[in-house]
Amino acid sequence: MRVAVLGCGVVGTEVVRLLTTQASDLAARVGASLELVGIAVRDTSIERDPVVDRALLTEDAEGLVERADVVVEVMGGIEPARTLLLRAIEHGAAVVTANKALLAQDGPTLYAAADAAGVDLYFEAAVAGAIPIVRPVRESLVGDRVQRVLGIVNGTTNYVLDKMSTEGLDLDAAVKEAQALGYAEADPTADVEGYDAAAKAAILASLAFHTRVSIDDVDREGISGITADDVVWAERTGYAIKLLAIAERSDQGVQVRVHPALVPLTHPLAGVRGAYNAVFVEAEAAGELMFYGRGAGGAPTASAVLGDVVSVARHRVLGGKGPVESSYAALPVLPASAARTRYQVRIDVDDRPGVLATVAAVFATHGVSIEAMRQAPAPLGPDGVGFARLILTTHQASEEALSATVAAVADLDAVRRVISVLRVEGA
Ligand SMILES: NC(=O)C1=CN([C@@H]2O[C@H](COP(=O)(O)OP(=O)(O)OC[C@H]3O[C@@H](n4cnc5c(N)ncnc54)[C@H](O)[C@@H]3O)[C@@H](O)[C@H]2O)C=CC1
Ligand SMILES: N[C@@H](CC=O)C(=O)O
Ligand code: NA
Repeated sequence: MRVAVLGCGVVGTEVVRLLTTQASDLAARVGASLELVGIAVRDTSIERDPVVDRALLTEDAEGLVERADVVVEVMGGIEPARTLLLRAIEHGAAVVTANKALLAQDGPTLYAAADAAGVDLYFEAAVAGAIPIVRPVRESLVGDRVQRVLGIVNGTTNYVLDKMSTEGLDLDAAVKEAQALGYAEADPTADVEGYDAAAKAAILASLAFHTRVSIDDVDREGISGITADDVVWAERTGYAIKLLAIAERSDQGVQVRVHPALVPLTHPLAGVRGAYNAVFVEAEAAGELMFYGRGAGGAPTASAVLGDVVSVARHRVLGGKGPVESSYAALPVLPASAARTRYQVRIDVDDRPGVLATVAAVFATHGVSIEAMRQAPAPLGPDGVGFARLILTTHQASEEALSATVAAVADLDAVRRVISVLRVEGA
């Protein structure tokens, strides 16, 4: 079985390592040997890990995909990855990719091409790294009705938030560490601004609900607005800040969103540290399932890639192929603004009688019910006058009602500033 690897960076190098060092075990599991016939790179002359046989390096990716039975794409980006995968499929190769950006933007083109050519298209590594989640959702739960998928699906941002919390690092310093550890995307903006999580959420929602959700359908907010102060105050009030991906199905359609949220410290998601990911899936018959493990990094991601390589290679040996895209449900995508969540609003107000009642009245006027209110002592303001910090947690409210409330609160004379507004999930 001829295997070609496109890209030899963080993940590609580890894929090559497993293909090389586990060759005999892999052959026994597949029922045929996996021969690495080439590794496409941009520059064959640069220094690489010794596990990479220089004789296999080529800058001719197009030529390489035409002489492989299994093409592994770990170069990332939209082009030339898309064209190369389509070319591989046209030539009858099975493809394995870790490229969530491409799948979330143009997955249906690839699925259709693979279906027409009768070849496998596998992508376990594209969502939550090493964690088996694509296959459980696509295959194990295909007999059930999935209602909700919720979790942490980006290792970089989870690592960054964890470092902000445990070591007081600022966001930029923590992102640099995540890059050095091989967790971040080539452009870490994709992680920090939630695009990577949105791509994964789109893929999971499509699989879970048998419909098509693209990255453009996902309501997305990243963590660039989260400050060290937010992290400290979250903990003081019993929460951790996590970047969550949430996909929900209702009678009206599907709704998919990615945003930072406060998660109670007692919730299992709050204990997900470093670059680990965790995904909860709620299905009608199965109930709640939790998937947990390393969501980023070269070796963990290579594990998922190799799992797919063995599967598609086995299909070639035994005949047949794996599942194709299932989008028959064709559900409408609803705006995430329709979601009702709890919120925590942190504001600084003048510390004088009646202010609390005035603020509470604004919430009441907008139909937003306050669940809990806490007042924390705050230092003197710049004008030397004392002020108080109010932390208000609401019952479930619509985004529209909450935004109107916050705008009206900010307009009150007694309100110095609205410091932060964060959703509360998992409580
Ligand atoms: N690093 C991680 O933890 C994870 C990465 N992924 C995905 O795996 C893929 C690869 O990620 P990394 O290895 O981290 O990135 P990387 O940037 O370390 O490696 C990509 C490699 O592909 C090469 N490349 C890019 N365009 C090329 C072209 N046209 N021809 C030949 N080589 C080309 C680059 O020079 C680079 O060496 C991406 O799609 C990423 O989203 C998925 C899960 C986890
Ligand atoms: N950049 C991604 C890598 C895995 O998908 C992340 O940090 O999760
Ligand atoms: Na995975």
